[in-house]
Order: sequence, then C-alpha cells, then structure tokens
Amino acid sequence: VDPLDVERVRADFPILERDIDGQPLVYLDNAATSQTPERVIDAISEYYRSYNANVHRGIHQLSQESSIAYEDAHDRIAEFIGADGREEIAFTLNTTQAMNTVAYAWGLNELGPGDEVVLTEMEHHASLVTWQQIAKRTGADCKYIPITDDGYLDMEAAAELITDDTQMVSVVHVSNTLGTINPVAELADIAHDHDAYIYVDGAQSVPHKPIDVKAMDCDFFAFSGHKMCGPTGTGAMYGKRHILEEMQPYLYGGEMILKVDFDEASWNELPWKFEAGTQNIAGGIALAEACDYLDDIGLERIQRHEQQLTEYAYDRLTEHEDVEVYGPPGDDRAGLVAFNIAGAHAHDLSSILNDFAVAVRAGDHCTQPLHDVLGASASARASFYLYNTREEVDMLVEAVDEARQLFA
Ligand SMILES: Cc1ncc(COP(=O)(O)O)c(CNc2co[nH]c2=O)c1O
Repeated sequence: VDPLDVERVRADFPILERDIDGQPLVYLDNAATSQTPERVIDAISEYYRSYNANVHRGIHQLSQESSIAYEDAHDRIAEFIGADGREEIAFTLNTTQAMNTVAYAWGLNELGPGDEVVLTEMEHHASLVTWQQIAKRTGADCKYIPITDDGYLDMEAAAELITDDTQMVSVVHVSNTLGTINPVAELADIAHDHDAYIYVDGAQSVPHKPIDVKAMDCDFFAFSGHKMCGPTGTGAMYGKRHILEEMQPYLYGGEMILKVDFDEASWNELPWKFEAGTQNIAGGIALAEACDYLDDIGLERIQRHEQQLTEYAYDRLTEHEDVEVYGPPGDDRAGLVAFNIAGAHAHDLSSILNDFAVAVRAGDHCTQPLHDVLGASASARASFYLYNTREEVDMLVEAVDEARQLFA
C-alpha cells in the first residue's frame, strides 16, 4: 500500500491552517470528532443551494431530486460497510441514537427477567448506560466481559459469560479509551452459538479501517458520521434485513407509516420504518460524500498511516517512567493513546497542551466504569486521523515534556 500523501490530504481541510494564539493548531481529538473536508462541506451547501426539498418522492422536481439523492445515500453507506443495501441501513443522528433504537425497539419488547445482556468493561456510555437502563426496565441483567491487565478483552471469561440466557451481546469494535481492537467476529460466533444477537459499536472502527458487516456476521452495527469526515447529526444503524423486518419501530410519526386510521397504523418498508419525521437530509447526502472521500484515499492506506503514527506516539510517550499509557502495546492498537503523567490531573495536562495549541481530549471519554477499572479518574487522549503528521506527534510529545517538567 503506497504511503498516504498527508500534505495533499491536509489541503482538503482548511481548518488545519488555523493558528491558536500564534501557534499552528495540532488537532489530535479525532476520536471525539473528525474534521470535515471541503468536498463534504460543498455537498451540504450544494444541497441547500440547489435541490433542498422534503423527501419520499413528492410530486415536484425538487422533491424527486432530493429523494433520489437521500435514498441513494443509504445504498452508498450500505456499500461502505458491506451491507446488502438500503433496507439494512437506517440513518440516525449518531451512534448513541443507533444504540438506543435497538435497545428500545427490540430490547423493551424482547427482554425480561432471566434474560441477560453481555457487555464489556470497555463499553462507551452510549451502549453501557443504554443497555443498563433497558435491562432495569425489563428485569433483565447486564454482565460485563472483563479486560486483561494489558487492555484486551478476557476471551476465556467471554466464553463463560455468554450463555443460553444471553439474548444480546453488545461490544465496542475499537475502544475509544484503550485503542483495543476487539475480535468481534469471534464474539459473534460465541453469541450465535447461544442464539443471541450481537451488536457492534463501530464508532471508532468505521472511520479508520475497512468494515465488512457480513464477514463479521454481526446482527447490528452502529456508527457516527462526524467521526469519519461527515457532518455532525449523521450516523447509521445497520441491521440484518430479516431482523429489521420483524423489529417494531419505537419512534412514530410521518414517513415511517404506510396506512393510518384512528385505530391502527401500519409501517413503511425498510429502512424508512426506522426514520420517523423529516431527517437530516443534507447530512445523509454529505455522509455518502464522506464515504467517497475516504474510499478515494483508501481505508487501508489511512489505517496504515495511523498505525505508524500511533506506534511512534506510543513509543515516545512511554520512554518516560512518569507517563502511563492505557491499553495494548503501540503496535497492536487503533489510532489513539490515552495517558496520564505523574502529579497532574488530566484536565491540567490537557490545558498545558492547549497552551501549545495541541488539542487532545481530557476526561473519562464516556467510559467512567472503564476508568474505575483502570484506577484513573480521567485521562488525556490523543487520537489520530488521515491528516495528522509525525511532526504533530513530536509537538504532542514536546508539550507533554513541558507539562512533565511543570508537574515534576
Ligand atoms: C466507541 C464509541 N461509541 C459511541 C460513541 C458515541 O458517539 P456519538 O453518538 O456520535 O456521540 C463514541 C463517541 N466517543 C467520543 C465522543 O467524544 N469523545 C469520544 O471519545 C465512541 O467513541
């Protein structure tokens, strides 16, 4: 795979030219949200400038054009993750809504006392809190696959925790705190051996590596557009068609219905059954443009670029005893490093980094239970993407060294 031309890529992101108090911005908060290339920004503007209209095939020309673009965008996202077609892709606001859709639409109807939902200790609150609360409402129980000392899932424990009482396994594909890449296909096999569904949270994997939901054999898959060069307020819930055909919606209203009278309502075909009301039409169309943008560069090329940056960052940060990096080794993780330095709270550390225009995230990254397991109240997290450079890793490390001196 030939190397990625970072300078050419960076030209697509005007925001990366920004100075912060006279210093060049070093944007390393991509696990929170990625930046947006001109092509995606233009797709949004073009929609509003020339064919904005409500969808679902109104009679007039503009509605025909917006309907076709919006519906075709579903086919494009399906192709991007290896789904069979638009019937398996419901657009959502984000990963969180995709997770809640299944938890409410399927969980509330199917879960009851004695049933179990198996999660992992490294789940994001979008799945952990969702399943925890739906389990409380239905009398079901949640169980958590533990992590090992070096940040991997304990797969022996997983095989014991997933039983015939398990109805759903909900697992993060790539941890947004540890960088761990979980063996989701193996977990799908175990879940299916016990006739359980598996829901894969792909928020941190879809932007960074090729995804094939059929090879993974997951029953549901969720991700957000804003982490993969798309707009905020976009994302998707994938579901196997035969499951979505059976699943009842949980958001009711226009567009998702077929026939309504005062006593009854019937539902529209897939995926519109799960898209109630007027959607983020421009966002969905622009998300398809983001898929084209990433595919034009090549996800394998992006993945390799990030692996090189991440290993370099991991090696440089762990040179010092007083820096603790959480998760697997630098050569076996996705493009992020969460860390702490001795004597400093993550918020103070990231504030110092901001003084050097280095933008990282500080806090629990919506994984508070995981931070409890790690014995850390919070962490600073640098996360990489296609437009970051080796020099930016050096600027991160230099700023961390300044902070280490300050807090020594
Ligand atoms: C693994 C994972 N799942 C779900 C979500 C929720 O995505 P959303 O619904 O688009 O918000 C995130 C966002 N993670 C982060 C958001 O900000 N910092 C983060 O690490 C995530 O990293």
